[in-house]
Amino acid sequence: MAFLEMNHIYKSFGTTAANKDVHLSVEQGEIHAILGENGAGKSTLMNILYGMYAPDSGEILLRGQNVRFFSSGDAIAQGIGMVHQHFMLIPEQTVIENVVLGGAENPFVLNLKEQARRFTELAHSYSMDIDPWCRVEQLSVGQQQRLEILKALYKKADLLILDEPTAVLTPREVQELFRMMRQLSAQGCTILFITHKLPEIMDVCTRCTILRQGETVCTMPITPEVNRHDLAVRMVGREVELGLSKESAKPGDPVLQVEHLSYVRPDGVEAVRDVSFSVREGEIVGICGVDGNGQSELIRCITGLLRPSSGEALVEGKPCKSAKQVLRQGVAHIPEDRLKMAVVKEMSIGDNMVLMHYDQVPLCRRGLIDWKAARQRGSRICQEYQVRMAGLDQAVQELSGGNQQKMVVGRELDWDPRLLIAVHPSRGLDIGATRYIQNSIIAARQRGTAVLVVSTELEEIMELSDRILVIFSGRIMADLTQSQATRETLGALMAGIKEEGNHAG
Ligand SMILES: Nc1ncnc2c1ncn2[C@@H]1O[C@H](COP(=O)(O)OP(=O)(O)OP(=O)(O)O)[C@@H](O)[C@H]1O
Repeated sequence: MAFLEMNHIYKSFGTTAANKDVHLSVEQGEIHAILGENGAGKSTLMNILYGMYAPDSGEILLRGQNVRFFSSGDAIAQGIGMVHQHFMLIPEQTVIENVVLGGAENPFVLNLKEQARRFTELAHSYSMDIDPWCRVEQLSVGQQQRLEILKALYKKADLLILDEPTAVLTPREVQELFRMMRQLSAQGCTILFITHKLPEIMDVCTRCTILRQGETVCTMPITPEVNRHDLAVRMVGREVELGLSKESAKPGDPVLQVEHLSYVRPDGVEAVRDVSFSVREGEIVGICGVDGNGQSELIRCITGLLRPSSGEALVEGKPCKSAKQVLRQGVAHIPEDRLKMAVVKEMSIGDNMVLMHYDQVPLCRRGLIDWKAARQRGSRICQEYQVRMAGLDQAVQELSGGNQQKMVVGRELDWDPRLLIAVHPSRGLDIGATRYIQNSIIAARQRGTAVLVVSTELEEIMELSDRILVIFSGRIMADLTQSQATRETLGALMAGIKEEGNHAG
């Protein structure tokens, strides 16, 4: 008897069939991957299992019992926990307040001290040291993620759904998460793991189920013989091009110049320290570093969202004073948080496609938006970037995460910008879309765009960049050519270890 079975699951949203006769069978203690392209229906299936959506039809058998969930509370009561792509924690509250939220045994007599003691004991059993009284916003992204898992375990979950848990983690944090997952699995906890990163599946999963366009393709064991290409073909249903075509760079004049830029946060911490570098036309410069080492503040200073404490950033000789002025100078920005910074999620895809350039020719004539032209452009970009949607009038929040990202990347690249600032450009994208977007960035560079890429993915930085800057504790630790950058060198520099021969920028 399987630990979990989902049979004949159907779920539609209007005319979009997100799940069509899906089957899933999982054994106890397994780490089981759910694979599929962007929009294949993975999150929908998991949201059904977690009681957030009711299926149109189909059955769920858990520990051999037929179960029906009307809310996530019902699923939690049956031992199911879910860690979403976007954390569900309240940053201003303490760790323990977040842990007990909505799950207090007796809401009238809440003994937080006792709960904090029990929570600390649980955390220690997974070799985690989290202060239950510290505010969640003070935790690193990796710690917040493991807190989400601990929160589910505290509520006695023995089936965990992890929806793209590694998308925002550094390589080291990924290894810590995997260690925790293996320990949980050895203790009999069953884990459903959604990821687009195929090497991770090889590393930590025992079996996988592949979905394609809402349907189950197969369930198969992950053995050393299985390769990335095999999995990709099964996901997409045809041959996929996994290569990058990149000619050598022919850099021209500098487009972006950052000169002795420092930024001190309101809490007094110097987040960016005397940073200087330039990006020339026709060149891709990559910034790699562990999240939280000043990249966010640096990019905000360049895009005019923050004012540097000293020094400056110049685009074609002009200081980056405001976001609007930077935009007018032909700077495109794929920001780190697409939902907060790139789109208005309640608005339609068509409306989001005109954001940033709604007041410029050819979208705007005599002060009015030419909606016909705007819609034609929106449709063309969505088609080119294969955004899976019901139509331009669909709200952005109804798109799958990867399709939201494709839409933003397409919108920003379509203007042939002078400077493209791309932060985690392939975050949440499937393997085919990742390659498509990386090739589009390279094509923009061939047309003369200066590109600044920020990523925590070493592979992406190493493949895309002509030059690589490593940032640590707000400083540029090294400025390397593509051929100088090895995983080991970058890894050491990202941890603040400087070897002989690395040149500070
Ligand atoms: N609330 C919703 N309203 C309308 N359509 C939706 C909704 N949620 C999902 N969909 C649609 O259902 C399809 C499957 O989406 P889902 O989020 O399950 O895909 P996914 O495999 O998780 O994708 P990704 O890898 O990009 O996260 C998509 O076409 C999406 O637009």
